[in-house]
Amino acid sequence: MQVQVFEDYDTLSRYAADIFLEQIKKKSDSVLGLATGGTPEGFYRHLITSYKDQKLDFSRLRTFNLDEYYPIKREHPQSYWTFMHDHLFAYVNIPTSNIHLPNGETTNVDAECNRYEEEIGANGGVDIQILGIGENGHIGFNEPGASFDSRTRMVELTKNTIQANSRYFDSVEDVPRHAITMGIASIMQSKKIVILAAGVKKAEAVAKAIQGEITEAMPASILQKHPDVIFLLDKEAASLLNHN
Ligand SMILES: N[C@@H]1[C@@H](O)[C@H](O)[C@@H](COP(=O)(O)O)O[C@@H]1O
Repeated sequence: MQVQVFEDYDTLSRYAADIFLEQIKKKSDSVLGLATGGTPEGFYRHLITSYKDQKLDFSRLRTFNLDEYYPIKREHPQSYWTFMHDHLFAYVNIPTSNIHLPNGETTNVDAECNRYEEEIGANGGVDIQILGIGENGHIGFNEPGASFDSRTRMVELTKNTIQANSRYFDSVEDVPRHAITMGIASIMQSKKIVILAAGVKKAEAVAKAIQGEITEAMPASILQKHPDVIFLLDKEAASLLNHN
């Protein structure tokens, strides 16, 4: 596992985008695993800049997002589908048919989850995955206690996550109580993982994920077992790491 600490959020975001650029240079039809949340916004801005500077071509790339609220309409302002369009897809030349997110409108959740897993497999698996981390150590929407063997499925959000994500909604009551998320085992199958964390609110989860016990109580701790993972942190998120 590699860990890199950056002076500021923008440098961290640019570094993450550069890792993706390298991957795409090697394989122009890479399968990108994408994430939502405030943390990757800077990363997406840098990808858009690289596209505008003609350093990046999205026409052959395929993307799979980690998760989507459930139930939620695709066009809902806080759906992850809307987030991805507003922060990336609307600005680059990715064909709509190459974009994949779990369907938050499905009436058959199990079939949707199976379909999503199968589609990732049919595309050859994720080459490179961007991840954020929840304040409680969740990855995707795999909350503490989620099985390390879990695959794409519907999950219930914890109070902590509903509270943390309520900043994007009019009120805490408006936050969906469920989500469809790639499982921990699905995430671990990605060939390369780049995980971002910024701000002091993430410091405890980051320290436990990197230096703590590998336990289902701290979902991100499983990343210690991944053969190719890099943590990109700002100073605040790194502030509780033990340097001995
Ligand atoms: N499902 C997402 C996660 O993928 C994300 O990592 C987390 C942290 O978000 P933020 O980066 O806004 O702190 O929030 C959500 O719950």
